[in-house]
Amino acid sequence: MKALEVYKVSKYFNKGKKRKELIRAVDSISFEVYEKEIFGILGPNGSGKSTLIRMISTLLIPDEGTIKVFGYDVIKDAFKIRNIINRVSVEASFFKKLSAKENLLFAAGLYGLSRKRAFKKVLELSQKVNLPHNRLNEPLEDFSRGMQQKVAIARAFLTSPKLLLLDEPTTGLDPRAKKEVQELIVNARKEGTTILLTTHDMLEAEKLCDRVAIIHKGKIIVIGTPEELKRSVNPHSKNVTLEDVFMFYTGETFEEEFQEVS
Ligand SMILES: Nc1ncnc2c1ncn2[C@@H]1O[C@H](COP(=O)(O)OP(=O)(O)OP(=O)(O)O)[C@@H](O)[C@H]1O
Repeated sequence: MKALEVYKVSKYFNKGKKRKELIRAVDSISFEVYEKEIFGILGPNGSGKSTLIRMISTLLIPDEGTIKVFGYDVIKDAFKIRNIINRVSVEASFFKKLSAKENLLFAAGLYGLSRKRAFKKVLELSQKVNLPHNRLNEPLEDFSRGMQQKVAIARAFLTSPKLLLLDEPTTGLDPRAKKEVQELIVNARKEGTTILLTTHDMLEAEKLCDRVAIIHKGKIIVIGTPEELKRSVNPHSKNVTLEDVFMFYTGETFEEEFQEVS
């Protein structure tokens, strides 16, 4: 079954001093994600990854094209989609003065879980994401970024989402937290969740994703398994990296792109 169908989707923004300059943040993008796949959108800063995720999660309306999540249309069936997806992004909103436990219980309440079930689930999830039990009652503002990211991921699993949208889930994390978050992603898939993640980390894309779409200036340049993409650049070499793939298809280095807009 198709978890996600994105067909000729575009999103434009007005930019510049008088907002007269029109930029194509997402430019006629099409792709499909199958159930239980880990699908990566790999691209440098400003390539349109977050805009795409925000449209899929019904937070932004596409200017053109259609997006379906498990057959539901993002415009007509937005409420149904919100019940089966969850999005985790770096700007995850929390009550920073409240503890991780309080934040998770509050979210569980919003999702309609009973108090008893919420308590059970919060403890279960904190264990799953490796949040030390003795810190669950500390204010979230005292947590490191990695720990806050784990709380955000735990929160996403309060509802057993069918599709989990992860916008740069490991950006800015130290190597250990990064590895732990990556393990959570792999485990989530084992439990039946389909995952769409954005990243500008080539190694992460290669390690985690069944298939990857490389996005550049709002357009998808190429889609395939990491192996297929590397073979398409040079079928005879084992040393090709996704960085080489990016360079091959865009004529630019990922690093230059990255610096140019950051
Ligand atoms: N609300 C907005 N108003 C105007 N321009 C926007 C808006 N949101 C995004 N953009 C622009 O759209 C383009 C794509 O941005 P987007 O955040 O989707 O990229 P990204 O690939 O997620 O980048 P990053 O890795 O830095 O988060 C950028 O040029 C950005 O400046």
